[in-house]
Amino acid sequence: MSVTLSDLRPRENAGTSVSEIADLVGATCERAAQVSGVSVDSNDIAPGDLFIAVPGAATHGASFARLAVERGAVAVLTDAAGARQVCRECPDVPVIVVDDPRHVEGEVAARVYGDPSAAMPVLGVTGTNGKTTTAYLLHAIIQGQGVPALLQGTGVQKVGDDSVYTVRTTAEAPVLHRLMALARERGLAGAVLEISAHAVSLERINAIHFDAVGFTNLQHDHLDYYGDMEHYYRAKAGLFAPEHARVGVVCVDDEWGRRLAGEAEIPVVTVSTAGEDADWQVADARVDSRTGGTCFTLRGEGSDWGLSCPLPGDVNVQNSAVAALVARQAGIDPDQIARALAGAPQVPGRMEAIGSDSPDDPLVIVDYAHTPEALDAVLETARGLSSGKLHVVFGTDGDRDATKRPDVGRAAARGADVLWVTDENPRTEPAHVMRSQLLEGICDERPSLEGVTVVETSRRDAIREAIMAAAADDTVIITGKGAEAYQEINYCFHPFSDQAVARECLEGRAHRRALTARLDQ
Ligand SMILES: CC(=O)N[C@H]1[C@@H](OP(=O)(O)OP(=O)(O)OC[C@H]2O[C@@H](n3ccc(=O)[nH]c3=O)[C@H](O)[C@@H]2O)O[C@H](CO)[C@@H](O)[C@@H]1O[C@H](C)C(=O)N[C@@H](C)C(=O)N[C@H](CCC(=O)O)C(=O)O
Ligand SMILES: Nc1ncnc2c1ncn2[C@@H]1O[C@H](COP(=O)(O)OP(=O)(O)OP(=O)(O)O)[C@@H](O)[C@H]1O
Repeated sequence: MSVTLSDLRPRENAGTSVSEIADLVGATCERAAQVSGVSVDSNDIAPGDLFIAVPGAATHGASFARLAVERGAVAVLTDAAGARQVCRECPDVPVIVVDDPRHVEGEVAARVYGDPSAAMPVLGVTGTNGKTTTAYLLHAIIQGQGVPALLQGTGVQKVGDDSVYTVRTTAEAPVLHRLMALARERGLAGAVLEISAHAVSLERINAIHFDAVGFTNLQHDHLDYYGDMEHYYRAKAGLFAPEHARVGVVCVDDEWGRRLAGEAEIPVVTVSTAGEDADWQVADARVDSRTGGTCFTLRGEGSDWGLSCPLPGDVNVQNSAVAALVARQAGIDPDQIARALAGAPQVPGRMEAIGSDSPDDPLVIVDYAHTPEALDAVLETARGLSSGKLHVVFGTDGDRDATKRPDVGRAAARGADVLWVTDENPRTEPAHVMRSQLLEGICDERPSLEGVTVVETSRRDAIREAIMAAAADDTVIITGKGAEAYQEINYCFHPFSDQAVARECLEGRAHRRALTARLDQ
């Protein structure tokens, strides 16, 4: 039976009373009720929950209070405007009124679920790129003694054997506290959370006690939301504060990491993979000929720590180094860390090779690079993987930072020989406009547009054309969607998987070979 996010809640939760919650947030409430869960989404309410009605960018959550009550919500927490609507539509329901409901979400959820993050090791990671990969590595490490752990990140909420697909990188605070309560009930080893800048700005991580948090890098993204790099930086830096975390690890390879190391409000250790002044230096990084992954030494505290990780490329040296040090800062045994990193699993949709047994097929890789810097790095790694041409199939997301698009085009034109320009998640934007913004950057690097094909029909067609056209010694890298299970067009989520389409296309090549062989007989 498939599990949904709403199913992932503790079975037994004594919860707390409405009056206790009102006290906690400095409000009063005349009516009585016992609350056993919390949600900000009417679609996610279970009987006994408190519904927190938040004034959002699109709508006020209070518009959904009646639906929430029909699903079993026993009380509502909202602001004054929301309360007027709730009292009109649900006159019998206890209502707690505060100035800023989003601000108290975390604190209330922590109280209702019995402060689960205090009861287990909790590790977090932030940065523009590398969060998901580093979170998977930390998850492997924290599970190193054989006990499963909670992993929450882009595309996944994994609680032991249960796992559900999610769209957001970091869920709302009530979901995070609830998942940790479930993890505690199931006796899991701890939790690893991926933390987006939005999660800090929108207070999704409030009242979570992180034992250690890591920072990978800050690169061009999300400027639609933050306006400039300074505000984006400050959002990320907000995680390195005593109300969130005990200690931190900061990679100082870029200027933002170096600044964070000086400005963090918690004790941090620094690491560099690029020879910057740091507490820990990555030395002797090289390809592990046994696995195709990487080996390196972390040099610090007067000793050398030999590590390896099956994931290829320089970016994964950065991710592995941050993961190893976050775990070490949290008190995990260095030998356990080294063992777990060496056996870390493939991260879905991140430099994931799509297997083919035939020497006549190109190497096909699915990756999630969707920023200029990530594309630069990933194409450089892919370049070394085969002797032929490097093809890249890529697009850019709609309704997200448009300023990065020409740079994405430039990075693709710089790093690859053959470019197949297509769509990612157009959302509500016209796809042809986004393709022309990519082309603007491509033209800067390659005015002749040699080797550039714009595929207007569909992403599936672009992947098929690239894989069918590639020679056996070529590499085809499909970037931008990674392990996403859908393509979002005009508010509709169409099932779509780059990995599945790539497999189908490799089968298509096998059929073509079989047919040609038969015709040649
Ligand atoms: C800017 C932002 O993050 N907005 C998020 C925020 O929206 P909002 O507060 O404006 O909410 P709204 O849509 O106006 O709705 C108001 C309230 O009504 C509730 N509601 C709404 C509909 C309904 O049927 N029932 C219901 O109860 C909503 O849960 C919400 O509490 O709260 C919503 C509910 O949780 C989120 O879906 C929404 O994410 C939007 C869709 C989004 O695109 N977020 C992106 C930018 C984001 O968060 N990205 C980061 C970074 C990703 C990365 O690193 O690449 C992430 O962590 O995913
Ligand atoms: N440390 C890194 N530095 C730069 N690029 C990276 C790094 N790690 C991974 N990448 C590239 O970025 C892509 C996304 O990686 P990952 O999913 O780990 O990052 P993320 O921070 O979770 O991204 P998002 O916030 O968009 O979910 C990868 O597919 C790879 O191409």
